[in-house]
Amino acid sequence: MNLDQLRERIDEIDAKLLELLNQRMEVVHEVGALKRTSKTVIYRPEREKFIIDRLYKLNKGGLTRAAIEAIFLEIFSVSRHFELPERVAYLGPEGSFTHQAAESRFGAVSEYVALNNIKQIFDSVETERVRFGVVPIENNQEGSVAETIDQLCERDIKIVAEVPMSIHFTLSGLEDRLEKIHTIYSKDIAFRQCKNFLENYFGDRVNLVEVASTSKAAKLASEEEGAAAICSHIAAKLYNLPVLFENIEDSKSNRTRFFIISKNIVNQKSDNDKTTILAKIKDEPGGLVEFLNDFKREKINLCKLESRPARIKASFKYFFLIDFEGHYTDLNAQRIFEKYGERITFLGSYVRMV
Ligand SMILES: C=C(O[C@@H]1C=C(C(=O)O)C=C[C@H]1O)C(=O)O
Repeated sequence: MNLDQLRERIDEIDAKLLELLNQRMEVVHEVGALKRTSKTVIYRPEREKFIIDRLYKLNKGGLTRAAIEAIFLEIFSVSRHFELPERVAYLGPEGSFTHQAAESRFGAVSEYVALNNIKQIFDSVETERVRFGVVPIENNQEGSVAETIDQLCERDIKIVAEVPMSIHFTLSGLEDRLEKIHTIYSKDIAFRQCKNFLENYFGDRVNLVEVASTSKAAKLASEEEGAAAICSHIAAKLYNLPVLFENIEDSKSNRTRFFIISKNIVNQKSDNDKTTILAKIKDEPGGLVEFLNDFKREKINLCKLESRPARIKASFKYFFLIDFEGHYTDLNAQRIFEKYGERITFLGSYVRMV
């Protein structure tokens, strides 16, 4: 087949895909109507995961799991938008990694609100100005984000999903030759994470200029000759900045875990869940040991245990933020909830991604 014939073939397939996608949207529309009458939630991450797992098993062609996921996550977000337009707040500015995490779940069609700090995201979710919020919870190199944990302790908010994301940096700029670059903009932690690259390619012949965010860096580099930015892909795209080098970070295993939060949404059980709780454990000898032993007895695997100051008057008391395997409706989890009553605050059960 020549190029024209091949393109004709693609056009035919696209017409069929479009027809099928429209058919799918009609069914989604009916699901939306059912959900409205039964007053249930639109976003069902466990159903979305089930669909992707199923398609991956069915797949006989060359599409990888990541490709199937990318295509279908976009279809789901268009579907959800069709059922009910969603507003999503994320930790800005535009082009941040949290923006990238938000887009990976809510696609290109949702309405996004970039906010300046984590507290503002919790405020707008709690007051229902937005349906969902996206916040970082931990980085595998730098540890937990204390502000997110503190907000989870204080608010009436549920965790709907976790989103792990590899953090990659690019060197992006308008210059086509490295010798012409004399200034590199970025955020302090991004410079620290790309030290080897900078030493190998630039030595000490460039000015490294720290700015508030990597997307600000991309913006500045897009306005200046001889400048470049260390920034994410999404920030480079936002400012039409050509990517010169990809994956320039020193550690290839740099990952951040984000939470999608919402008010009062509780997911149904899937075949692979995780639950997050906040525990106020008795301040007495053996209090923590007894608590942990209960998990052992119930054969519940803990994934994370982190203490945070409870910030009650001048005392040194602590909350524990705990992630464990399983859904809150599991009988063994229920026995723990019953035993500890108000000492445990349930923050959410969601499909396990990490
Ligand atoms: C259509 C539904 O609603 C949403 C959209 C989905 C889809 O497009 O397949 C899947 C789960 C939900 O997030 C559903 O619950 O089945």
